[in-house]
Amino acid sequence: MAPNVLSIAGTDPSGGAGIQADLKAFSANGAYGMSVITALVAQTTTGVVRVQEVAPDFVTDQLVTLLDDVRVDAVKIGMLANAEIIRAVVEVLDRYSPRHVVLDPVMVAKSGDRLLAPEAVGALREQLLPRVDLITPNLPEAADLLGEPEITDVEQMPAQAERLSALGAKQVLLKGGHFDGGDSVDLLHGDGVSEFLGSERVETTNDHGTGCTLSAAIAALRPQRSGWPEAVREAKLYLTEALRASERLEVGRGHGPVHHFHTWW
Ligand SMILES: Nc1ncnc2c1ncn2[C@@H]1O[C@H](COP(=O)(O)OP(=O)(O)O)[C@@H](O)[C@H]1O
Ligand SMILES: Cc1ncc(COP(=O)(O)OP(=O)(O)O)c(N)n1
Repeated sequence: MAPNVLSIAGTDPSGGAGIQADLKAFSANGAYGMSVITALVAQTTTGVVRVQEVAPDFVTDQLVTLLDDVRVDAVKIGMLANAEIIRAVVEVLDRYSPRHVVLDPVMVAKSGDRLLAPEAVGALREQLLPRVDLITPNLPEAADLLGEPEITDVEQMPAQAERLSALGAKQVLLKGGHFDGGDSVDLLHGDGVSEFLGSERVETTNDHGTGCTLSAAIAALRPQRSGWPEAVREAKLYLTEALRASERLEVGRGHGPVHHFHTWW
């Protein structure tokens, strides 16, 4: 049976990030996708123009209505916008205890625009992070969560992932896409074990939504695989393939979307 996978996130009308990207990645990875929207974001490949946050009690209503009806096999959490929405999501996680929860701690878009209020970072760290199974911070997000400077070298990744574990994260996928260098190296850290996951760095300007696509693919794959390492390794392969396939796209004037083409014929 195909897993039912839920994305709790904001929107991207250009289809590269947020809910739209998550639903595509769910489908491409054999899952049935569902979504609860936390914020409407007027954004494209060139940046964010405006954010309309959804009322926290309406986020709760969307979640409760869905969870009362549908079996949810995995959850991916992305943009949460503010501390009140974080609290609403935490309450629902406590009430329904869904399996396989992945948190992409989205804070700032590639364009530099904020997607999480700065004062909400504490709520993300203290209330949400200990309740999820895997967090997938990029380098600036890891630094913000820990209140420390951004690391600059791959060799610093295991120690930083260990510090994130100490905050209560069961599994940490520290993403190294922001490093310079020939490879794009991430580190999976959990159960006392660290594993580097490297891939060729794809030369492309179609790299909008890499983080969303990766975390969504992991959530889709986890119920279909025996553990986090298997799901994460495969999702990383999928993302690299999607980055390569994106050369076929001509979407917008800025950072175009990551996309993998799937056709039924
Ligand atoms: N040009 C690239 N080629 C291959 N992989 C990439 C490239 N850019 C990013 N990645 C990978 O995409 C994922 C997300 O990257 P990162 O940029 O670190 O996070 P975010 O999109 O959240 O800022 C990571 O697995 C990273 O290694
Ligand atoms: C609604 C929404 N959520 C998340 C992001 C950030 O997505 P990410 O995958 O980190 O991609 P970039 O913004 O780094 O390209 C977003 N932009 N919008």
